[in-house]
Amino acid sequence: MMLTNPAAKYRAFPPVQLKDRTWPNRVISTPPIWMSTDLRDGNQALIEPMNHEKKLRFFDMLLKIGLKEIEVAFPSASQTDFDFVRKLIDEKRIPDDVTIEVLTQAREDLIRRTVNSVVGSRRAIVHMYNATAPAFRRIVFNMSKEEVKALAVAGTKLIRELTDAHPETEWVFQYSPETFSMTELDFAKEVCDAVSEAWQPTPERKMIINLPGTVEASTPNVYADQVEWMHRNLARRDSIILSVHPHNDRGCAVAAAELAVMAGADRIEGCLFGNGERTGNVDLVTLALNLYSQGINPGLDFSDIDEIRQCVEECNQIPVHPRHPYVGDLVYTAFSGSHQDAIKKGFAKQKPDEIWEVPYMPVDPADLGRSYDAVIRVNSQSGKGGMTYLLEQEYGLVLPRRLQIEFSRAVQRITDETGGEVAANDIHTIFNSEYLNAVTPYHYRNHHIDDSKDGEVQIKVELEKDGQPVSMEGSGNGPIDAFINALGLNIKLMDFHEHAIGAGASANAASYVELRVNNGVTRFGVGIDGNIVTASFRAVLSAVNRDIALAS
Ligand SMILES: CC(=O)SCCNC(=O)CCNC(=O)[C@H](O)C(C)(C)COP(=O)(O)OP(=O)(O)OC[C@H]1O[C@@H](n2cnc3c(N)ncnc32)[C@H](O)[C@@H]1OP(=O)(O)O
Ligand SMILES: CC(C)C(=O)C(=O)O
Repeated sequence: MMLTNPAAKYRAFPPVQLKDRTWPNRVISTPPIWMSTDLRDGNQALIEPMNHEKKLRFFDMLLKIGLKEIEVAFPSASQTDFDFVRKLIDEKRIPDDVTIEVLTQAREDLIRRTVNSVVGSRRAIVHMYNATAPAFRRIVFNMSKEEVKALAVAGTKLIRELTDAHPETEWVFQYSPETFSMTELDFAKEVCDAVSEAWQPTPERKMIINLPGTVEASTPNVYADQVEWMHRNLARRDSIILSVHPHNDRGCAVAAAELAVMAGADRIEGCLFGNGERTGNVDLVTLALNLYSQGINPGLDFSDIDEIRQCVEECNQIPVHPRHPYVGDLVYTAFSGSHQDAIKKGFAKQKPDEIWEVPYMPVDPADLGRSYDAVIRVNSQSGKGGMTYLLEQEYGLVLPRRLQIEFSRAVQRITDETGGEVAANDIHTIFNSEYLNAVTPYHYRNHHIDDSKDGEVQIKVELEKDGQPVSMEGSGNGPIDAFINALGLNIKLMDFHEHAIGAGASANAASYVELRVNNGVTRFGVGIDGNIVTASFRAVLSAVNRDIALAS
C-alpha cells in the first residue's frame, strides 16, 4: 500500500522580507477605532439571517456598547437589507456621533443601489471591495492585474460621482482589496494607491483603506509584517485611516488584530464573540477586554456582558462557547483544587481600590457584571479550598483548617462516587449529615450553669442517651471543661473555634471542636445554636457521636 502525505498538497506561506520591522517593539497604548460588521459580515454568515426586528435589536445594543461605526448591511444583496438601511435613516435611529457603513462589490449596478440606500444620512461610509489575490484573479475573475486595478478605480470614480451629487451627506469612502492577506504586497499597494489617487482623500477628509485577512493564511506575525509594510509604503498615508479585518481560519484572529495595531493599523473591523464567515471574524469583545486587562479603557462598555451575550445568541441563533474568553459560562469558574485555593486567598487579600491581583483571574468578573458566586465549583478535582469557600460564601461557615482537610475527604468520597459536580447546597447537605446531624446516641436537651464559685464552673446537663433522658453534673475551669467532665467519657479537648453566623437578633453561633478520644484518634464536631455556650456543647456531642459511629 502506498502511503500518501496529505500535507503535500499545501504550500508554506512565504515570509515578508521586512528585516527592520518595528512592530515587535511597540506597545498598544490607545484603543483602535472599532467597527462592528455584525449586521453585515456576521449576518451574511448566519444560517438564518436576521430579520428587521433582530437587526434593530442588535443595532441598538451596539449603540449601547458604544460602537461609533457600524456596517449595517449589504444593501444591494436583498430588499430586506436595503429597506433596513432606509429604516435606520428615515426613522432617524442613528445618533449624531454614529456613522453607518454599507458594503458593495465593485459593480456599477450594485454601487448605484448601495449609494441610493444611504442617501439622506448625516454621514455614511461607502465600502467597496474586489479581490486582489493571484488565485482569485485567476480562478474567480479571470482578470489580469491591470484589469483588477481598473475595476477598483472605475468603482471608486463612480462612487465619487454618485456621492458628489448628494453634498448634504458627509461621505467617507472605504476600499478593501479583498483577500489582501494572500495578495502580493506590491500589487496590494499598487491597487490601493490607484484607488486613493482616484478618490483624492486629504488629511481633513480621510478615506479608509481596509486590509482584510479574508482568509487567515499565515501566522499573525506575517500579517503584522504585511500591515507594517503597507503602513510604511502606502501613498497618501496621512490621508488614510488604515483598517484591518481579520478572519479566524487559523484561530489567530485576535493575535493578528493586536499585532496589526502594533504594526500601524488605526482601526479594526470585527464581530461580537467572533461570529462571521467560516471560523468567524475577529472577536471585538475579546480585543476590547484584552486592552481593558492591560489598564487601557477600550471605550466600549461590556459592564453587563451576559445581557450582551443573550442578545447576540438570540439574534444570531448561535450559542457562545462556555470557554469563550471573558464571557463563557465557565471562564470565571475553577474546579481544580490548587486554583481554588489560590483564588480564595486572592479574593481575601484583594482591596477594592488596588491593582487587580487575584490569581487565575485576568479580570475582575464583577467589572463585567458577573458575580463571584459561580467562581468556585466543586468536583472530584477540587481540594479543600473550593468546598470551604462555598460553605463560607453561601452559609457563613468558616471551618478551621484541620476540619477543612477532614471534611474535604468526605466530599471527595461523594464526588468520586458520582463522578459529577456538587453544588454549594449539596456540600452543605454533606456537612450537615457529617457533623450537625450526628445527634445519637447523645442528644443535647438543656443545661444550667452556676459560675458563682471563684474560677470554677458547675454545670447540670440534661441529655438524651439512646432516646432516654439522663442528667449529669460536673465542674471545670470553664463551661466546656465542666461539660466534658460531666459526660464522664475518656475524651480531651484539643482545639476549639467559634464564630457568629449573621448579625443581630437572628445571629447564630457556630462552634468547632477537635477532641482526642479513647483510642488516641482525634474527631471533629460542629454545633450551631443561638446560644454560644450551647453551640459548643452540641459540638462536643457531635464529635463524641461521630466517634461512636465511626468506631462501630
Ligand atoms: C469576503 C466577503 O465577505 S465580501 C462580502 C460577501 N457578501 C456576500 O456575498 C453576500 C451578499 N452578496 C450577494 O447577495 C450576492 O452575491 C449579490 C446580490 C451581491 C450579487 O449577486 P449575483 O450577481 O447574482 O451573484 P454573484 O455574487 O454570484 O456574482 C458573481 C459575479 O460577481 C463578480 N464579483 C464578485 N465579487 C466582485 C467584486 N467585489 N467586484 C466586482 N465583481 C465581483 C464575480 O466575478 C462574478 O462575475 P461573473 O458572473 O461575471 O462570473
Ligand atoms: C469585504 C471584505 C472586507 C470582507 O468581508 C473580507 O475580506 O472578509
